[in-house]
Amino acid sequence: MVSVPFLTSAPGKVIIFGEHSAVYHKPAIAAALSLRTYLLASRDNDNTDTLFLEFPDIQFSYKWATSDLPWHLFDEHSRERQPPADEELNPELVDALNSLLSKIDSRIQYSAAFMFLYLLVSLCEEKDVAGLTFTVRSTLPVGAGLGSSASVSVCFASAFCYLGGHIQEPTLKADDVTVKDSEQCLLIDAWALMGEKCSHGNPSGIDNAVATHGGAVMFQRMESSVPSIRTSMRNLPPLNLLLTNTKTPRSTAALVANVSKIVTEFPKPSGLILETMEAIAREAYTLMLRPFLDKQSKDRLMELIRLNHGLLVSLGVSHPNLERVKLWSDELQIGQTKLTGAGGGGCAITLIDDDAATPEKLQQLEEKYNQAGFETFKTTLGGKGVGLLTEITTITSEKLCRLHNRNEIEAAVGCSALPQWRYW
Ligand SMILES: Nc1ncnc2c1ncn2[C@@H]1O[C@H](COP(=O)(O)OP(=O)(O)OP(=O)(O)O)[C@@H](O)[C@H]1O
Ligand SMILES: C[C@@](O)(CCO)CC(=O)[O-]
Ligand SMILES: [Mg+2]
Repeated sequence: MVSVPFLTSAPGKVIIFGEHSAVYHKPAIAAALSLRTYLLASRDNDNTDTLFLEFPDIQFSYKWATSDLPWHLFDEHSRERQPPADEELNPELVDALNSLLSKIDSRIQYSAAFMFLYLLVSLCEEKDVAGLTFTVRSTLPVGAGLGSSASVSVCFASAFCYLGGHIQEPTLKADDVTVKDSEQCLLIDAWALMGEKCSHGNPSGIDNAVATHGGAVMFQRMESSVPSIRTSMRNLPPLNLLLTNTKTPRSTAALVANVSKIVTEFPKPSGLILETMEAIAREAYTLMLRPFLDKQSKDRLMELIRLNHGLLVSLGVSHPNLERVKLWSDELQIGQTKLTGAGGGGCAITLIDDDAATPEKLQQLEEKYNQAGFETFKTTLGGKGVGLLTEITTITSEKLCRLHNRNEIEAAVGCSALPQWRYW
């Protein structure tokens, strides 16, 4: 029996090339961020027949009577360790959860609660979770294109695989570099994809793959029931990337659905756009395999960033605020900018041209962004994947909920604050 409290954690991601084309089985390149989501499983009271959710980042606090959950759909023999080979959601479970979610009218809260319940009932028995409180905090901006949904899904999938006895405690420390993916990581990733399906409908799997395995990858979704291809990119060349959050709300599910309409209604032009996106991602991969980029290679990578963004604009997934980020960085000629993630708002990345971007120009740009209400932040690429912290004495749900910002969360539970984190 797993003891509580414990924390799981998973990183967000930045897609450098290939968002949206990844849904259509084209290769994409993404890297884990040092911004992360944390899930605390704890027993905060003697009440053993209720499940408590505390998701303060989305202003959501909820509870259900544990006995109201559809445990009857799975007896101890039918609860599969692996998700279904066709990677489709279980329709009976989806129907059974609808009634438990019917009072939640916020799209953001609904998709988080749906993802939570779907993975919990799929992976745990009532005895594993009765009376527990699950608290989520993240240093990632919610819904901004940095894989926040996937990091939450990986936190849930790892916690419930652990609570359900499907995986053991991990052993890798933050500085361990392992080449082979553990079976446990593969199981977490597979279930996190199911969680992403609850939130976004038709995920390629790149977001949950990076949130689970960490590092940087070239990822390619294959046809249903054929495992995706995930090629680790171990020695990324140093890239000076500026991350800008336009703070413009949008929904990945809606944006992916809109692209699907264009692909259906304009098959030939959209097909050529997706093929061009594939060629861009493959050329970028070749360039990024080198540990260092000479000026010519860096200039080529910049051009690929510019081309990829232009194609995303043609698919209708940019936004005036993303175009402002690009326009202002173009005017100062400090590098090349593209949207990252599903677009429609959220974040953009700028690959800084170190030869042209003087400190004065960067200062001028950040002032323009700040005046527009955009947030810029520096982050390192290629962070650790999913982790577990069991040696918890002072962290409670109430304390976690009281933390106000990224720095406080990192100071309280981040791996630099608590080196006892272990990784699968
Ligand atoms: N800190 C959080 N607490 C609770 N739920 C969260 C949190 N962060 C994200 N979510 C869930 O994930 C959803 C955002 O997912 P969405 O895919 O739209 O954005 P994203 O993952 O940040 O962007 P992208 O998929 O383009 O990388 C939210 O609506 C919410 O349901
Ligand atoms: C837009 C998309 O390509 C990336 C979202 O971060 C969707 C997906 O691949 O799941
Ligand atoms: Mg998402």
